[in-house]
Amino acid sequence: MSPLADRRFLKMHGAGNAIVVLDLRGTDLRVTAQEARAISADPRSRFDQLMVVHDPVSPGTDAFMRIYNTDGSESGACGNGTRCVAYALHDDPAMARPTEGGRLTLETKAGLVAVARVGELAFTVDMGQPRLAWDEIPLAEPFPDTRRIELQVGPIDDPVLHSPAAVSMGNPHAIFFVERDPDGYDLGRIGPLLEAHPIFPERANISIAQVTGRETIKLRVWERGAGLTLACGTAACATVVAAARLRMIGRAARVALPGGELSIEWRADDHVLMTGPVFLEGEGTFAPDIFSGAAG
Ligand SMILES: N[C@H](CCC[C@H](N)C(=O)O)C(=O)O
Repeated sequence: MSPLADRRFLKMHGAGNAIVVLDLRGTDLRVTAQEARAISADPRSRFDQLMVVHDPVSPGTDAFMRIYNTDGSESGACGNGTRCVAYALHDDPAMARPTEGGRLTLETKAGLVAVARVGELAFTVDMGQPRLAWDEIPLAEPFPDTRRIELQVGPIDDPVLHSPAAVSMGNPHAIFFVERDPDGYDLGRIGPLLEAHPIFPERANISIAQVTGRETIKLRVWERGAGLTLACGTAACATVVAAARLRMIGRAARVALPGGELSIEWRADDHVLMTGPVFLEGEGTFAPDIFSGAAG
């Protein structure tokens, strides 16, 4: 029997990105990939990402977060999920703890993120600095300029998509910039082909972006380990950084995703700030039988 049976969880979303928050502080439990898959397979706790809150590790931090995708794989970053965890640590009766001036410092395997509340249901996350070198994304080959890498979809003489930008926000992203509406591309077919392309040794999140104005971008995302989602915070951050590097915009933009809008700023100190909404759908406890096929 899984030790997660009967444990409480929060069902939330950030701009439509489906998030489950689980508090394992005060325990030495660690969610396995199989348990994560079992949780997402149950309609009551289905998620794009599972955000597991553990006791803090580094001094000066409030908690350590492990981030699981639908397929059970772990990620070093999740922008929308981080806002949901911040909401829980501020407002959930069972999870809330006093914070230093309302700010939270959260740690993941990719580093530290800082969260400030900017509204009852809105938070700004300092997602840290983008990683731009080929071996930080990572890519399998040494591309000196990751603003455009050699990758294309479709016939060599008439590709459907080509020359994406590559950026890591603590997780790998490839962003194809297009002139037409991103909805005109079959990302549900293209995404899985590229997610597992050998150029991405850790797979990648695949985005199609249309710069619609000096400060506006339309974005569609196929997420690594989760598929098509209504929003992806780190993809929005990666896309603004990539567009700024290509001089397509300044250093800030409002990013329109199917589930909502995220405001991104790549600050002069190289930190990327993401502001967006959170929504609490409800709570529940994991039914013991959902783990029957997953090793505890
Ligand atoms: N699928 C991503 C993690 C979640 C990112 C996204 N949901 C966000 O809000 O940043 C990955 O494996 O890198």
